[in-house]
Amino acid sequence: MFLKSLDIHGFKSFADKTHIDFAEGITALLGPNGCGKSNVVDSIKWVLAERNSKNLRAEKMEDVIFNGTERRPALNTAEVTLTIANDKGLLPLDEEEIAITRRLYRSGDQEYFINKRPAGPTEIRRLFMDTGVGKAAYSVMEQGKIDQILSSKPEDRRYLFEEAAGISRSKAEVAEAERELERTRQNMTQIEIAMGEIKRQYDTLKVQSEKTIKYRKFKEDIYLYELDLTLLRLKNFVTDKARHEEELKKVQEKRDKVRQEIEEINNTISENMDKVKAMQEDLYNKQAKLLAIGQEKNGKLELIKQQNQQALLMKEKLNSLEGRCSAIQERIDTVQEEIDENNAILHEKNKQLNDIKTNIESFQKNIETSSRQITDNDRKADSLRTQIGQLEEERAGLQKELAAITEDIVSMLDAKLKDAGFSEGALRIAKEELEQNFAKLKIFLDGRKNIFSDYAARKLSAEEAGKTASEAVEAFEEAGRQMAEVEASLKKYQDASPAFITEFLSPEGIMTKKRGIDDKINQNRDKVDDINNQIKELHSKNSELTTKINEYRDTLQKLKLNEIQMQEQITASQNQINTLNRQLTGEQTTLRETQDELYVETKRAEELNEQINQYQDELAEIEYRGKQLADEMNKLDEEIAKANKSVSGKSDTLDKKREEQNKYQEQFERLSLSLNSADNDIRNVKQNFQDQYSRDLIEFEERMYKITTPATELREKLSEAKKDFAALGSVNLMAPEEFNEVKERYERQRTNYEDTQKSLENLVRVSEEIKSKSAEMFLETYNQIKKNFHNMFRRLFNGGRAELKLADPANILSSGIDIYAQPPGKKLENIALLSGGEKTMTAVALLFATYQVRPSPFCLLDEIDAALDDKNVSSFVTALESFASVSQYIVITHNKKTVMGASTMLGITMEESGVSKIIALRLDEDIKRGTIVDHNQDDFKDEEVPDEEGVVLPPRPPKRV
Ligand SMILES: Nc1ncnc2c1ncn2[C@@H]1O[C@H](COP(=O)(O)OP(=O)(O)OP(=O)(O)O)[C@@H](O)[C@H]1O
Repeated sequence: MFLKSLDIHGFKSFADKTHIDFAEGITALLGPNGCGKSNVVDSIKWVLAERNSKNLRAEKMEDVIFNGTERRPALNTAEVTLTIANDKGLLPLDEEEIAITRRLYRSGDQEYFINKRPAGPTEIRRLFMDTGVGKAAYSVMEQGKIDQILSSKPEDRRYLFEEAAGISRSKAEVAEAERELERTRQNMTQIEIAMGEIKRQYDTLKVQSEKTIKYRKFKEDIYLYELDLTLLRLKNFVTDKARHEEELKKVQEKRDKVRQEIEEINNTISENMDKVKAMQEDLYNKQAKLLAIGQEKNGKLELIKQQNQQALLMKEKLNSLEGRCSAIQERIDTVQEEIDENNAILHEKNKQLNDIKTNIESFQKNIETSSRQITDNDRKADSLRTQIGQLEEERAGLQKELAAITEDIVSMLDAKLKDAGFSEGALRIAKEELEQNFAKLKIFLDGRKNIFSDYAARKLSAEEAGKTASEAVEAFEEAGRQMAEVEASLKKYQDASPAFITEFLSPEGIMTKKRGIDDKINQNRDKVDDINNQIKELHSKNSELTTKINEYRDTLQKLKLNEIQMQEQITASQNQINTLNRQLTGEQTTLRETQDELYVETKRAEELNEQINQYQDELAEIEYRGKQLADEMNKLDEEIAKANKSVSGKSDTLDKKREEQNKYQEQFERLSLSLNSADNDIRNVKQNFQDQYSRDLIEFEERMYKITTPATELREKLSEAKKDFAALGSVNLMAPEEFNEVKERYERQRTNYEDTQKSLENLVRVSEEIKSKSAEMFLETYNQIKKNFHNMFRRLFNGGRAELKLADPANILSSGIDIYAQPPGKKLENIALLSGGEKTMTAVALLFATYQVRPSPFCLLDEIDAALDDKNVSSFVTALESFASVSQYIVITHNKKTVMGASTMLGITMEESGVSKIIALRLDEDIKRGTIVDHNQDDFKDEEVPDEEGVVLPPRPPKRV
């Protein structure tokens, strides 16, 4: 037993709470018309999540709620609970008993429960899929719907076989997979578009990035070469300084030693030399000052030299910046020109597009005008044809009249000829005789004329003249006689000719009338010919117009094509302009930046020049002071010389020592200057580097001692790098970073694309696997049902044969299923030609053939036996009984034999009008058995039915690795 019980409250005519217990085997649901039997079936369908109200015989879903009677008000809720035994685990739920509830409120809200747990309709439908109970399955066969199995389209019958094959769920899965596939395909298309866009950015930025990386590399190289060159210079200065310090120390020692010696000599020479000494000291002081001034001057000079070098570099830089500015400006001008050119082209194309549109309009108007002309011409031709019709009618009248007149003429002629005794032979003889007499007279007259002409030409004697005269008299007498003969034969001829011809030909005669009609007919024909010519002319005009229209259409099509192409060209031009504008903006930004840089550098150059001027002023002032001091020293020298002269006993040694001291002093000063200069150089090199790179050269002290490349080589490399750097032109400084970002995005999208592709392939594969499996399952089930159907048909009809055939065996998963049936003693017929009862029995055979393969756990059969005669009802009940042990049957019937086949009866009444009530009855087995018609079918033997031929199964996808 599958269905245990049903609780209905407020559903259709079940206003009161109603509980129905179902029994095993066959239950007959009985009751008078309209008592609510089918409502029980509806309630079961409804609780199993039927969503189409029409399938419940209701306009809208709320109509299933009890809507009241004369005595009872309507209810606001309908609720049905179906309790199912699941001890065999038919339903995929780990519960022995499953109660499914559906509740609907008038507001339209509804609820579902599975064992009191809220659930959704889809969950409920899925629960029953492939059990024979699911949507569109064969567990509910309703009143008058049984033979719809046969009358529905071959494709619509598949549901029976699919449900029996247990592939309804797979079908839903394939449909879902295909929807998912479509979604995935759309998703892939979107990713492809996005990837295309990113790839474009990727390519552009890749090129820019490579350029910028080169830019950075060159910049770094330049910096390192300049750093190394600076370090080499610094290293030289530092070495020089150390050397100078060493030498200075030695010279100082030597000088101090000599000075000591001089002092000693001086002390010994004279103390009077104090004055000289004082002067000498003064001179030394001055010399020291002069030395300091010299050093100061050298320092300044070196500074000026450095600054000048820097100014030179600065100038180079300014020149290069100016060069870059004008190069960018040139590019801007070129781009601007291109934009202007493109704008002009765009303008021109827009103009052309407008021209094309105008042409299209004018051609469309031409087509309309020509079409209108064709319609007018057709209308004219129609009216002319009507005229022809009228003329033809008229002519037919005339021809009738003519035929009547011709008839009259013939009969009249006949009568007159008879009256006149006309004989064609007599007329011919009379005519010949008349002609002969005329000829004879003519010959006679010609002969006499010749004779008398001869007489007239001769001179006749009187005798001859008398003879001639009497001959003449004879001749006239003879001529008179012959004339009389002619007259007689003329009369004869006239008598033989019919006199009524004249009457026929007279203006009021019948022939004149006939001619009149002939003329009218001819005129009528001429008119028709004329009109036909007019029609022909209209036709030829129309075909000319049609040719023209076709030409116009061709031109129009070409114009439309041109329009599209032009539109595309305009879009391309617009895009080109946009690209150029973007390029222009980029270049303008670079120009602005370069100009800013130029401005800053110019400012720095000006400051440098100011500084150089200031240093030069300071140098002039130092030189002035030096000169004054030198003058003072000359004076002192002179005074000392004077004093020395006055000092006696000045020894040569002292002079020599002094010379020696002077030599060392000079060396000392020179070295001091060099040392000073080296210091300055070191300071300047460091300061310049600090100014240029904002970094301290001290940081690179270690590097300084590791440089092995000679300066000349470094300079060459530096100039190469600068050249390469300048050749790069403008760069997008952020390109590498932007490129990395886009690259990352591109990679992400690619991974996304690959993942989507994998899931697409997976879906295709899943769908193919399901299809292949489903096809195999379907074919197996179909072949079984095919065999069962034939034998069940024979069983029910006591012979005959029935056949199932796949309409399209090459497409087994969509093929329709044709049904052929041949009741015994009849021809194999299309099922449409079967009688109502035969149809029902054939459908029942198919239904039971299906149950044999996959019995539905329960079946509701609502009056499917209505069209069957007694004998067929017996066969039906026998078949039903043979399935009663496998499935549970609830049969609504008015047929006693069917009722007697049931083991349980449920009565439905309407004690209170409009409200259904259940009464349970149980039949006595013996009474029941006694009424059943004999089941004498034991000797029945199944026949073999070959499997369907020519079936093509979808290939199985290769096994997954
Ligand atoms: N929402 C509703 N509220 C109250 N009564 C309803 C509602 N819907 C249908 N009915 C009633 O149910 C009855 C029809 O019931 P049903 O079709 O089940 O009868 P039946 O026993 O199958 O009859 P038959 O033997 O003629 O096929 C009708 O009287 C109809 O008025």
